Amino acid sequence: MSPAPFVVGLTGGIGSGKSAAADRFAALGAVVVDTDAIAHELTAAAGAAMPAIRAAFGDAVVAADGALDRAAMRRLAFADPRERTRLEGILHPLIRTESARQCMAAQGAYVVLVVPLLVESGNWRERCDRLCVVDCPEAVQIERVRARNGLSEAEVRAIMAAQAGRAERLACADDVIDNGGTPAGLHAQVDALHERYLALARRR
Ligand SMILES: CC(C)(COP(=O)(O)OP(=O)(O)OC[C@H]1O[C@@H](n2cnc3c(N)ncnc32)[C@H](O)[C@@H]1O)[C@@H](O)C(=O)NCCC(=O)NCCS
Ligand SMILES: Nc1ncnc2c1ncn2[C@@H]1O[C@H](COP(=O)(O)OP(=O)(O)OP(=O)(O)O)[C@@H](O)[C@H]1O
Repeated sequence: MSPAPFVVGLTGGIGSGKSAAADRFAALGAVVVDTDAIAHELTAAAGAAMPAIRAAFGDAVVAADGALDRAAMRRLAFADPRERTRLEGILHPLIRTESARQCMAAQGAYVVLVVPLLVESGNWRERCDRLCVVDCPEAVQIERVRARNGLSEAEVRAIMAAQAGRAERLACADDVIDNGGTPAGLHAQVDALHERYLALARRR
């Protein structure tokens, strides 16, 4: 069996730029394991989590094709912490298992494991050799999510309220990517971190 890969945990608040940073790491050759993408697969039509979600929440959160109605679930989950906990109770164990499998199967110098709730929940930190936080001002997060998804400021704030604050997240970071600027600025920081992670993975 090949040895466990060097794992960089990548986290950040909603809309901070995790996917944009992960895309750049992937373009440079890192293997990206994305827990948001895994959650989407689990809740697609015929996704492995859908029977349990239907049983727990009923047909109101299931679209005509059998996939999760994401807007309906988002309204429930971020209005009531009990509903969010119920959803996480179904999805998180499946996400943990599948992301561990993908990390172990990774062929590459190192893995970037993208986890929105890395600081908030579970034992994610134990899985990571290093923790990288993507950071930008809250007003920028809100504006970017509004532009991307059409959510209102109140809706974005409700999601942010379910996440760690900037200071708490930054206090855990080994590395910080400042994504308050341009995409080019983000890419330059990722390029520099890629060199550092290659060196750390080699030294291990
Ligand atoms: C509530 C859902 C259906 C809303 O779907 P939607 O398409 O609007 O969002 P998407 O899944 O693309 O997530 C976008 C962002 O929302 C935030 N977010 C998602 N889930 C959570 C959560 N449980 N708590 C806090 N923030 C969350 C993260 O910043 C994430 O990057 C969806 O987010 C979901 O299934 N969440 C539960 C799974 C989970 O906890 N995922 C995080 C990976 S560990
Ligand atoms: N430096 C930047 N300048 C301008 N727009 C950006 C920048 N970085 C990311 N964006 C845009 O902001 C939005 C949020 O970025 P991204 O999707 O990468 O964040 P995320 O942290 O993965 O979000 P989520 O938590 O919702 O999954 C996207 O539309 C993205 O294209």
